[in-house]
Amino acid sequence: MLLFLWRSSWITISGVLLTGLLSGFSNAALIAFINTSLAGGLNMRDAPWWFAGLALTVLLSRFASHYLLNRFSTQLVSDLRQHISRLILKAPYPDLQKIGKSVLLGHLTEDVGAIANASELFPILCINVAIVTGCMAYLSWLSWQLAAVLAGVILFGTTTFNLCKNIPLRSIRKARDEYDALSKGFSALTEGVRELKLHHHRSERFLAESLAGSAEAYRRHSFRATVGYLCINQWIQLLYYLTIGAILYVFPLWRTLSHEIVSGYVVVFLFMMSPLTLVTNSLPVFSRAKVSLNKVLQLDDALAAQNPAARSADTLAQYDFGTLTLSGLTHHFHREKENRSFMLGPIDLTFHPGELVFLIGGNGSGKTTLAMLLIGLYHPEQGVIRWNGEIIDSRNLNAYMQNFSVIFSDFYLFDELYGLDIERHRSALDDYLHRLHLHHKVEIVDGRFSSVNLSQGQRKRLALLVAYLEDRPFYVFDEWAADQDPEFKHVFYTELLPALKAQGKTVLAITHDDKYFYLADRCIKLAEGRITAIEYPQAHPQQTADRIKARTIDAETTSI
Ligand SMILES: Nc1ncnc2c1ncn2[C@@H]1O[C@H](COP(=O)(O)OP(=O)(O)OP(=O)(O)O)[C@@H](O)[C@H]1O
Repeated sequence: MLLFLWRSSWITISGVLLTGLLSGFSNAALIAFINTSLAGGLNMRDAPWWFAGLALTVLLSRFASHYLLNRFSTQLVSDLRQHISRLILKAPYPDLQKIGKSVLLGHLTEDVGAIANASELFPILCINVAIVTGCMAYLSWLSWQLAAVLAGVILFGTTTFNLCKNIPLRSIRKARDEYDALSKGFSALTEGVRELKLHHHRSERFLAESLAGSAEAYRRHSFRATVGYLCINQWIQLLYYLTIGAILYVFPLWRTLSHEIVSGYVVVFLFMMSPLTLVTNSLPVFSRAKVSLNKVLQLDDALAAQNPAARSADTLAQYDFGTLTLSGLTHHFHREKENRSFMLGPIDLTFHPGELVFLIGGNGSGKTTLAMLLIGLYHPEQGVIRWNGEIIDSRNLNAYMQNFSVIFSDFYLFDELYGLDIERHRSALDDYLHRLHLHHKVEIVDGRFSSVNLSQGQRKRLALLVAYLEDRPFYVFDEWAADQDPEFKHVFYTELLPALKAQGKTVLAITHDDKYFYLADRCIKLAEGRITAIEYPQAHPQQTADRIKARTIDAETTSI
């Protein structure tokens, strides 16, 4: 942890250490000075000036140290949050799916929080370590024999601490692992709150078996860790008292000590009590931060190692869209629990500008998986994608993905129109709001929608508006019309999609609306991951619609 802080900004840390040490030593010097004054060993004419000078040095150096370290720690936490967010954005989507939303949120909240706590404590730790070191130096100067005893005690204390510290650290690690399960439970709770509210028995079982289980395990491990550190703390305090007792009552039996030395030791020891307690109390915070930091570094390694696209220059020849070819694409999912696999492909398809293509097929036939492969979010296991003849691989994947405007079936609608020049699009925006029948519901104010608290169908229309503004050559809609009323569904298929086509856009629409299949240039039918039929409805509109409908009904009857 300390190494990490050092590497993050060694210049600031050096400044902090210097001011911290100055603060600690001047503090120790002030105590030594007070002790000598009490013993009457000072010139009382100069003493007030020395006292004022030392006190001022303590205050100023402490302020400088706190100021520098707080600036550093807040910057560090902000950088870390941004770093993890960037890492998530750059990581391959399947890896993120594997890790899961709740675990990623755990990194952004629990881990960053633990590291933030430790870095906030770091200035206090520095100053107090410096105070303790300064006091030790003063004690050694008072009597080298006692200093030797003290060094022995410190060595013994450090050795026993090193032997014991792994016990609570193990509990902290277990608690952190348990936090991922707890976070998953929180996600289920917030996302499934409606379902839970409507089913008392289910919500009770969910709380008892899922949330309470992980919450209890988290509490148990955290408590064990706290008790472990409490014991270590008490052990250090015990050694401390034993040392004071030995100096007061045992050492004089062996060697006579002057009153000044004994009183100096006692005053300094009592003064050191609070800094030492602060240092030992900060141990659990630093251990938690260490565990969290390892988690973040593991995430870093896991995502960065498989992310060649993030490291490469990522460019694609800037020609107008000509062809998109999928050759022999395959992708498979393995369902461990069922010990079954789903295999998509091999898929061979070519798309051209201004084509309206419908992707049809039963549930689970692989339509979304094919769309995800096409837009580059999933990576094919075999086969190649060519954009204008150029093979897409990790070097140009990111640039390739910028050609698509997609509305997923479980889309997310940002309330801000990030990355779009609103003023340039102002008149188009008003026009689209009218065409999407949203002008009486939503306005665009300061680059954001005035409201996104709309019905699901209306939110999807807003997503369509954003897609229009993106003005990309290739549009993919995953069951966009599923939430629309019949009237607007009609508008979508008969007006909006043809309008995109007329602009030269290629549209791939995943749909179950067989009533509108006749409008497509091509209908690609998938079943169990394979293309089973390709129809060209525009050639014979009515016959094709009847044929596709009959086949769909056949397929549904067979599957029933
Ligand atoms: N992330 C995943 N992990 C494991 N299996 C998956 C995953 N996503 C999809 N599958 C499996 O892949 C198969 C195809 O899913 P896909 O979502 O592509 O079907 P679909 O045709 O779009 O279905 P629908 O019409 O219901 O949306 C399904 O059997 C599904 O169980």
